[in-house]
Parts: sequence; C-alpha cells; structure tokens
Amino acid sequence: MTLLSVNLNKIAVLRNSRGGDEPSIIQAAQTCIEAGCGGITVHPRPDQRHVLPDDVRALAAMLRGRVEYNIEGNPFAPARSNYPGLISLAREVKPTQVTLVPDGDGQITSDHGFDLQNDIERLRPLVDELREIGCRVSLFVDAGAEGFEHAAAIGVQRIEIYTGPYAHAFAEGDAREVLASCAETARRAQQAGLAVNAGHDLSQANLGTFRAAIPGLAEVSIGHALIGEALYEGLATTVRNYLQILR
Ligand SMILES: CC(=O)[C@@H](O)[C@H](O)COP(=O)(O)O
Ligand SMILES: NCC(=O)COP(=O)(O)O
Repeated sequence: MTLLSVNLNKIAVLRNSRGGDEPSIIQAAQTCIEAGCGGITVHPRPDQRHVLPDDVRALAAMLRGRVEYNIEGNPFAPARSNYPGLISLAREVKPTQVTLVPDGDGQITSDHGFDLQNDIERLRPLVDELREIGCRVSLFVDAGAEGFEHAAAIGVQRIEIYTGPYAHAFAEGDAREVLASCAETARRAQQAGLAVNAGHDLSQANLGTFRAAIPGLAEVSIGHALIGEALYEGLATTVRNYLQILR
C-alpha cells in the first residue's frame, strides 16, 4: 500500500499572506488525517516563506502516534534568526522521517536531487545523527540517479524520486520515457535495499499512471496540486480522491 503524505506548505503560504493564524495548518492536518491520509509532510525553508519552525513543533505535538510525520529540507542550509536548521529541528521534534533535499535559498521550489556520487561523504555524519535521533532518512534524487549502494552503506533507508519532470511530460502528453526512467531508478534503488518514495507536482491527473509503473512505491508526498484541487473540491474530499487512486 502506498502511503499518502499530504504536504501542507501551501496552507502556510495562504496563512502567511495575511499575517494571521488562518487557515490553520493544524486544522488542515486534522482534516487530512480524518479523511484517511497516512502522513503529513512539511518543508520548513530558511526564508520562512511558508511553514515556520513553530508550525513544525505544533504539528509534532498533534501528529505523534497518529500518522507519519515527514520533514523535508536542505541539511546544509545554515541556521539563521528564527530558523534553527533542519537537523536541529529534527533533533527537537523527532519526526518519523526526514527527507533531505538539496535546495538553495533562491529556488522558487525544489527542482533537483542529490548527486549521490559526490555528496555522500558530506551526508554521512548527518545521516548518522538522524538515525541516532530515530528518524527514517530519505534522500531526494532525480530519476536516473546512480550510487544507491553508497547511500544504503551510510544508513539511508529511502530515496524520494523527484517527479517534476514526469508531471511536466505527462501534461505535455507523452511521459513514457520519463516514466521508464523513474521505474528503472526505483528498481535499482530497491535492489540496493532502499525503499522508494516519490513527490513533486503529482496530481489526481498523473498519480495513477505513475503509481502503476512503480511496483512497491512506499509513499507519495503531495501538496501543491492537492491543496489547489481542494480549493474546488474541499480538502477532505480531495484527500479521499487521492486515497482512491492509491487503492
Ligand atoms: C521536495 C519537494 O519536491 C517538495 O516537497 C517541496 O516541499 C516543495 O516546496 P514548495 O512547497 O516550497 O514548493
Ligand atoms: N516531496 C514532495 C512534496 O512533499 C510535495 O510536492 P508538491 O506536491 O507540493 O509539488
């Protein structure tokens, strides 16, 4: 069964746009859980454009023991005022999973994964620390990435395939080549002993085709499209629609 982890970044975008407490990220999480999602994902960025450190803390308190909690971010992004750093936040709230994403500050969104050949030694001490905390560690990678045996050797347990290029190709009408690359990437990662997650720009339109091509897909984390669709259909209904696709 592929777990649906709802990314709540875009709830925080709307909330921060007026500087108040509404819409509530906690109420959104509660609605998603009651609708049946298996996890909640947030990506607290250093520039605090959406999810804030206090959101991460508040979610930890309400999610514990209910659904999986996945926190994403760049572990190398330095701490700054009001942003303690990803590893420090993980040490504080002990989420189920931490997904390491090599995003720079200037990016409008995540758009690439780690270079496992060159980044693995820098990642080793961070993976050690996250495992010590008790978190599952996942690395954000591009389709076609190499070096999964190195990732497994330093204690990484999952990869998350960056599905932005797949979603774009799907929207353009021909995703066969990208999908085949994602499937081969998943196969090689599983062969190296890693479980496979996926995320970025997945939607009700493209998820079924992706899921059918990736045997054993452990988790999808979905936010932008899901929250957008929820503006029309309602959050609970939208979550249930995704769960129906993943059945
Ligand atoms: C890693 C990834 O692809 C997404 O989870 C990311 O969290 C999207 O970030 P924004 O919501 O800031 O675009
Ligand atoms: N890891 C992907 C994620 O959490 C959500 O990405 P998106 O659906 O907002 O593009």
